[in-house]
Amino acid sequence: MNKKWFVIVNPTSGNGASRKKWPLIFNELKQQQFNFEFTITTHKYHAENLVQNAINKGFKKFICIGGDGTLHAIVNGILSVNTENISTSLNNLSEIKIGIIPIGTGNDWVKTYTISKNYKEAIKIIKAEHTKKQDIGKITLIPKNKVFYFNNLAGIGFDGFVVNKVHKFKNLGSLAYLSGALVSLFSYKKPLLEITFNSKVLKSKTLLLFVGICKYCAGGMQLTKNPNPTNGLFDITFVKNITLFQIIANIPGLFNGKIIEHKIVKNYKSNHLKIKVLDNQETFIQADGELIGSGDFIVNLLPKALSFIVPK
Ligand SMILES: Nc1ncnc2c1ncn2[C@@H]1O[C@H](COP(=O)(O)OP(=O)(O)OP(=O)(O)O)[C@@H](O)[C@H]1O
Repeated sequence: MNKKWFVIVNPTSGNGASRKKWPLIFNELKQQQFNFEFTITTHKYHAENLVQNAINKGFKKFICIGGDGTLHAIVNGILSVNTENISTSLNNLSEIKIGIIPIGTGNDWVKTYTISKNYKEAIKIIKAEHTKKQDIGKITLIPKNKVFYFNNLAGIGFDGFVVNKVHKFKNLGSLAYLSGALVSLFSYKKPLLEITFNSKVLKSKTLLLFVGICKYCAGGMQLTKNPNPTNGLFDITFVKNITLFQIIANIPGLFNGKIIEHKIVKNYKSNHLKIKVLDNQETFIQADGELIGSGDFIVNLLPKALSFIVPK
């Protein structure tokens, strides 16, 4: 078994902040006595292959240096591994430990666990190796049967459309998502969706549907009611429509969670959903802030499927 850490650095995350901070982080890891190998990613989703190769070599401990997209790629890399080929010292993928040094734009997943954005503090947390097993979402795109996993939140509709636009606003940091949302409201056309869960069917023009595991998304917004990352249920938010005026009037509510109490927002809990697009509107599905596809899909919850290193 390999006791070393495998460190993955996305040099583009946080608008290039990872690239700048990496030499400092490298020194701090040495200072805090970490035994590690590292790779700097060279392209999108590179982290997935890196993780899989590392697991095949026997690595069981990973450090993610990047934002939510980098963590998403690592999660997808681990859960897509062919368990028949991996070393015998690993009985279950949830034995793998994932630590994160958050250097992204939104850094939304770490907010649920209050992992510090100060890299020295984040490294101390990783050093303590206190883990928490967390639920993971599994999205299967129909009809391609393509699978994606998410550890924070997935959404269809307006927010996928916004994610598509956000890269233009990344230099605005955490306000990037809000800026993207305001600009997108003018051009977004709502698809007619059939959303099935708990033997309930919602058939409606839909502005957005969130399927949440953790609490924050889109640069610190709280758009799910009371998600619990370990209770085996998604926290679902459904919004038929919202006007530009309502968004602007509720901007504080987007960040402090009060928006969820608004009458336009419906909240549900389930561990399985099926989403069908009934018209020809293009749909956008985002998972952890990454655009993953469009069209019909199902979402299943994998209870406590991965172990993350979090503060005690
Ligand atoms: N070398 C690379 N070149 C270009 N893109 C990369 C590279 N390595 C990783 N990526 C991709 O960069 C994207 C952005 O990374 P990430 O989400 O971690 O940072 P961010 O967008 O700044 O932060 P956040 O998601 O927290 O807002 C991800 O889709 C990731 O797969």
